[in-house]
Amino acid sequence: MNALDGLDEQQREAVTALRGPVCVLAGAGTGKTRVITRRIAHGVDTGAYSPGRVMALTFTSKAAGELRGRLRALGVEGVAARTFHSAALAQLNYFWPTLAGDRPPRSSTTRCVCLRTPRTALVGISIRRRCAMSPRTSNGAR
Ligand SMILES: Nc1ncnc2c1ncn2[C@@H]1O[C@H](COP(=O)(O)OP(=O)(O)OP(=O)(O)O)[C@@H](O)[C@H]1O
Repeated sequence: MNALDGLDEQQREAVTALRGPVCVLAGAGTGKTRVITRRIAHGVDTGAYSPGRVMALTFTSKAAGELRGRLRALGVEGVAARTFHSAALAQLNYFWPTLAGDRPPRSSTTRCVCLRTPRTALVGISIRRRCAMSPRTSNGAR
């Protein structure tokens, strides 16, 4: 299936805007997921996007699964589709040894830190280490 098939005029406009940020404000069930997945598929099809450099983020595991399923149905392989928290945790685990010099804490202790964006979480790590705070949170609360 072509990534542009079955799109209305506004969806098509968003899907074909491959460069730069696009903000889609639309209600529940109006086709936002369709736009996101088709935009990724169109970008990959046209060579504008390299799949390994695309990440689709959403709030819930269910929505992340929906993104993965739809991308697969569109024949798109290699694009990461995750929740914000899962992506942040992956980055935390990846960068932790370099920035903190030891192994990442267990997931039960990283959970609080990872409720923030990756950038903020990494800032949280360095603050925590400087202040020798409890690993339970990055803001010092116990
Ligand atoms: N242009 C379209 N033509 C026909 N069906 C469409 C179109 N756009 C979306 N749909 C259908 O409408 C339904 C909702 O679409 P989609 O899941 O993409 O919306 P959403 O805004 O992401 O929903 P939610 O807010 O629940 O996450 C799906 O079944 C989708 O296939």
